[in-house]
Amino acid sequence: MKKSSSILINKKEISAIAIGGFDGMHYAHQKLFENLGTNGGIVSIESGFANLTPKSYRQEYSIYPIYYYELENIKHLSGNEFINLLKEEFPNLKKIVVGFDFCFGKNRENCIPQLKELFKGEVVVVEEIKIDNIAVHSRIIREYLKEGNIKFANKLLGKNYKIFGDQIKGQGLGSKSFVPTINLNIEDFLLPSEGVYATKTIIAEESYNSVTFLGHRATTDGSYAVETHILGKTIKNNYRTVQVEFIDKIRDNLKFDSFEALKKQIEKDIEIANSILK
Ligand SMILES: Cc1cc2nc3c(=O)[nH]c(=O)nc-3n(C[C@H](O)[C@H](O)[C@H](O)COP(=O)(O)O)c2cc1C
Ligand SMILES: Nc1ncnc2c1ncn2[C@@H]1O[C@H](COP(=O)(O)OP(=O)(O)OP(=O)(O)O)[C@@H](O)[C@H]1O
Repeated sequence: MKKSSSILINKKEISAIAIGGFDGMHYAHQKLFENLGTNGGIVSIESGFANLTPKSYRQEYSIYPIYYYELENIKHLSGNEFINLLKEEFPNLKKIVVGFDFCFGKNRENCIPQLKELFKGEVVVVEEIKIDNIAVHSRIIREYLKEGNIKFANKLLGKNYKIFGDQIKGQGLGSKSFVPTINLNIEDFLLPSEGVYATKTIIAEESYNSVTFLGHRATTDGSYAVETHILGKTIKNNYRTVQVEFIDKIRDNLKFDSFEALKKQIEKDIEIANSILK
């Protein structure tokens, strides 16, 4: 199900790199990349906590090739050793692009002044980028997603938040008692707060308007589920990868006293999703 993770470009051709974690590939990250020019590359340092754009999905969000380094393997290096490693890896390196808060080397002891001192080429430092007075950072975006504020999370991302999952078998109740849904197994991605969302569901490169429930199915079996209902269409999907793009939250997860009451609410959710997505 995973996308290919790198564009094959010889590191010798790279003359400019942006360095960071780059979980999210958000608006501020994209602003960094704008400084890379024609032979740019992205050095992504993996700490193992990425859950907005896990490593194998990241390349989709940039035209520049991404080169991955495990933090575990480089965190013992001194500042000088880290810069030497970059020079070895990218022998034609002329420019490094980082954000205002970039630090590197053992215990993050080196920051912008040391970078400028140790690297003899051009150093571009991007000032802190904010939107509506909120600093754009992966950790901030995670908080907005966790509270279900999709609209603002998307604004900070500069795109719609998107997760990937494989279709799994559901309870078999949907088509009979409610509406048909595609049940998904989501790994690696942060899931927004429990509730119902207006979404776009992408199957085999085709995007469909949809309404997605995520949470504990308090009304039926109580288990956690991610389920998407395609609006106004019947889709034959045979356990393939499905992508869900979040557009807005409709409501929180609720426990209903009867299946009929839940069904009525789902009909309302569909109406609201249709009006959001029209
Ligand atoms: C738009 C939508 C809203 C839903 N809202 C709730 C809800 O508020 N509470 C709940 O317990 N289940 C909710 N569900 C989940 C249903 O309980 C679930 O679709 C049903 O159990 C069928 O599951 P199945 O596809 O595994 O057969 C919702 C489902 C959809 C599609
Ligand atoms: N808002 C921002 N403005 C300018 N530069 C930024 C901003 N956010 C990140 N950067 C820069 O982008 C690169 C990648 O940083 P990083 O992966 O730490 O992003 P982040 O969104 O700040 O993540 P986290 O929230 O986990 O700290 C670094 O060089 C960092 O300094």
